[in-house]
Amino acid sequence: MYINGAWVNAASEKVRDIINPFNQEVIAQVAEGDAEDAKFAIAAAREAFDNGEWSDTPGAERGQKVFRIAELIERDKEELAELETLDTGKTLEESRADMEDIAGVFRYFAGLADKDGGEVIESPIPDSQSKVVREPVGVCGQITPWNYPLLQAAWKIAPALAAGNTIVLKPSEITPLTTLKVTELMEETGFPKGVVNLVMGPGATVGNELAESHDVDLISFTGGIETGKRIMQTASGNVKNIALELGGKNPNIVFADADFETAVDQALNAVFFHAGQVCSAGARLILEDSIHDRFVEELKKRAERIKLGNGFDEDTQSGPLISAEHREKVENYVEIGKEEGAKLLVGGARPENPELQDGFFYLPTIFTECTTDMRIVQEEVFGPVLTIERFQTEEESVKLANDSIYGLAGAVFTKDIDKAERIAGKLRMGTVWINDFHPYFAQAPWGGYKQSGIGRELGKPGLEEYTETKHIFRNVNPEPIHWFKA
Ligand SMILES: NC(=O)c1ccc[n+]([C@@H]2O[C@H](COP(=O)([O-])OP(=O)(O)OC[C@H]3O[C@@H](n4cnc5c(N)ncnc54)[C@H](O)[C@@H]3O)[C@@H](O)[C@H]2O)c1
Ligand SMILES: C[N+](C)(C)CC=O
Repeated sequence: MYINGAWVNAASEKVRDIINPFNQEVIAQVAEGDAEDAKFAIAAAREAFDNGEWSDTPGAERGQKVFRIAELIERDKEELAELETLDTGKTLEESRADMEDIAGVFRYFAGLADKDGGEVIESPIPDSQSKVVREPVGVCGQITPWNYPLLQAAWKIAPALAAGNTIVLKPSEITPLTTLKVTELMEETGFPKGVVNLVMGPGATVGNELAESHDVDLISFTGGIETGKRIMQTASGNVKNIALELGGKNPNIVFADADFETAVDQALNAVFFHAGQVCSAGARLILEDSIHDRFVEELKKRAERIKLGNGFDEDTQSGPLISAEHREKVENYVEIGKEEGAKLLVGGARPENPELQDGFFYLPTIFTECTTDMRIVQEEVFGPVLTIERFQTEEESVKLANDSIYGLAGAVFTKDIDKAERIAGKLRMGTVWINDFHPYFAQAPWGGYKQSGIGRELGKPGLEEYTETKHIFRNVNPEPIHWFKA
């Protein structure tokens, strides 16, 4: 772990084996911290913030450091991509794309670091001046999940450092390798001691301490809804700032007038990309009745052809699930779907291919005849499982899509752009794609409506999340007001 500018073991000397989900081989052993290690790191981050060395550094200089991290990621991108594939099982092509994105995120926030000089506002009080400035929040606890380990960390690290905060990072305990490597790159970049800290270990100890500590000013969390709720409660002790990026059950509405080939291809990618382990996966396909049968038949054919395998093999289209435990969760949901009366069209089992038996693989699975009252439609499975519902009218499509506790993302496919824009305006989601699925980039804010989260990452709001807003009022002609008699 990296605490106060030094590489250290866990205070308990405990270690954890990191497993390759493709074959269950141990690929690394890392320090396994607990609450005590988190406390050391928080204290270091607190001291580093309070001494002002980093937070008082001019924005332009902070931006240069953040930009340097991007350059080092570019330099080592192949090594990072390989580590990510080893750790998560995702294809190397996906990991390479992630690394390009990640470098872009650091470059984007580096560019924003010196762009906000505050704002002079009109004061209604005579002989006064008012300005509004943004300042760093302070010590930031940053907790990330296993599905996009470094990407989700980058969305937090880059804006936090650009804004002048100090950080304690806690990656998912099962996929820490790329965050570890980037911490080395941040050491190489050279930050004052205590500005960057990395503590590995379980959520229940390390994560809980970050959420609970009164020395942490902001907790930024990406992960599941139940963990998010717990963090909100734990963080209430010192009313710390909270940013939550939680799950989704994202609808994909396809109208009969959509380009058929594009819509089928995108529907497949929407849900089965990265074995469905994507917060914004298009796991709910909402199809116009008149194209339902033809669309479903085509989807089935293509889902059966998805090539599962080792993320390092060029012809692999999808890797394994992350763990045995997670595969069991997915299997359990498939059973629930069957019990609820959804019709299993394809998949619903582990693959029989002998080469895949050591990995946590699960076949791309599609249910038809689904209705919104089913758990398989409402709950986040986070695996390669698609549910299909039908609609007759535009109004019905919107009603079905919005019938969810989640509000992360959704899409609409149609050639009628007026209709698409109308629907985009009505969907209660943080991101709506028209005739596309999945694009996200550093310039556009990302986050959820409803129970998909609080706050936004990326874009200008992604930097603002890491700032406090201060109003400075100056009386330019001070004199007694004599409210109380002298
Ligand atoms: N909205 C987004 O942008 C986004 C992006 C990626 C993933 N996700 C969501 O992440 C989830 C999958 O990730 P996961 O299984 O790693 O989620 P998770 O909630 O199990 O774990 C996420 C992180 O929280 C930590 N944690 C667990 N218990 C904790 C506690 N009590 N206190 C503090 N920290 C704790 C874990 O150790 C891990 O680092 C899915 O629901 C997915 O939708 C959302
Ligand atoms: C936010 N995103 C899409 C990169 C990953 C979600 O799991």
